[in-house]
Amino acid sequence: MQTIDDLIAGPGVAGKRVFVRADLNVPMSDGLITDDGRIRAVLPTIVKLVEADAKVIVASHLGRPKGEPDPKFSLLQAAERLAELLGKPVAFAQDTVGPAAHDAVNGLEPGQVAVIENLRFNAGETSKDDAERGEFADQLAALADLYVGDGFGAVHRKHASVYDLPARLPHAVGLLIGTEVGVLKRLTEDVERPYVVVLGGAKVSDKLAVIDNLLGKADRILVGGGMMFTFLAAQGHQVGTSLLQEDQIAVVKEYLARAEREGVEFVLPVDARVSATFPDLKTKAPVDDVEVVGVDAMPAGKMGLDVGPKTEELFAAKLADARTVFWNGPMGVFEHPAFADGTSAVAKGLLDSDAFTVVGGGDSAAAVRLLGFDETKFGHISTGGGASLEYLEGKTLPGLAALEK
Ligand SMILES: Nc1ncnc2c1ncn2[C@@H]1O[C@H](COP(=O)(O)OP(=O)(O)OP(=O)(O)O)[C@@H](O)[C@H]1O
Ligand SMILES: O=C(O)[C@H](O)COP(=O)(O)O
Repeated sequence: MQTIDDLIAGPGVAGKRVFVRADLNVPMSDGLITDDGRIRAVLPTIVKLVEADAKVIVASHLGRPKGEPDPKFSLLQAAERLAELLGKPVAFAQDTVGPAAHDAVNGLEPGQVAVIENLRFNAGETSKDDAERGEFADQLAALADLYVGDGFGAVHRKHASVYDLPARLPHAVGLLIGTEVGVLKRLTEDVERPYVVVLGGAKVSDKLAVIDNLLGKADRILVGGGMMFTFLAAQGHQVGTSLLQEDQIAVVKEYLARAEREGVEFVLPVDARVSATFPDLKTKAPVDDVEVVGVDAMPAGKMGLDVGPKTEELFAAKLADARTVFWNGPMGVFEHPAFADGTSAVAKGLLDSDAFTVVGGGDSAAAVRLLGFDETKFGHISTGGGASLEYLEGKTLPGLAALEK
């Protein structure tokens, strides 16, 4: 892959419009950024381009808007945070490829930075139709002379700005993707065993799919978070009103059977913290009906929002002898203190082991920091959850393939 240094030495970036596809999909609460890790992660690339006198256009998605503008998912806050971190003004365009974006880009002097509005405010960004995506990529290409791919968290998405745009402009890989791939590669090559994978989080259908491949690679798979309920349902348990991917129960049963045949250990929670309602993450108001129940006694009207204390002990024991751990997805709704213990227990388990530890995912990385853990104590904190999982599966990721061409 061509690097930024190659771009600087080759076509040169000074005075050129360089489109940086970042992943600024930061966790937000009440309109405020709760963790800016993903913005900090892409800073080295932006600073390098600024210092080389490029006109830098930063683009990203935020959340999952429905292909049209939705103020809830504006990148304005992220642009403001980027300006603070850079210590210099950042222009913000209120559209993505319209007149505001063109004005913002035309107004850039060498060494200046603009952020354009959420790429997913345009249906073409995520379209499954090649022509529709291509049309949007053409509009994006009109804004820039060169392309730098550095949104590691989104490289597994075949989206216009990730996959189609680099085919239209001279392109290079950014510093963040370079680092991420370097570390993750280590987990696909000479991995030290036992190799334990911990999975949780809320993007259940996305992440269930990766288990198929992980079964051939990991020695032990620990499952918590929103994902655990599909497993518990597959074992015949009632899961009340918990997050459940009903259409995947049969698939999960097959995973469990295959794991047994192939000697891969699945470790499922034995207890859970439940409540009748989802907690208020804005006010963090205390939840007065939290109960710890065995997984065979989940009450019908309650939802599981964290693993329970016995599971915390079990998971800690299963992490203790690991030599390599990859963890994606919080064990519970860690954003509320009543449901953060499971996630803290796994973070502590990783730190107490002698394993090489990789934590992947926007929310998982944020959880580690927000719960007060020192991120420098982990082997690597990846900005990509789904992206790192798919990389570890050995899949060709559209965003990396496009940069290789
Ligand atoms: N039992 C649960 N029920 C509902 N939501 C849950 C549960 N456990 C965890 N979550 C939620 O999962 C979310 C994070 O999941 P997600 O799959 O997005 O992980 P991630 O680390 O961000 O990975 P990615 O980078 O792929 O998005 C958190 O906001 C957390 O509140
Ligand atoms: O949070 C993530 O994993 C990335 O930003 C990708 O977001 P997506 O899952 O909405 O495509």
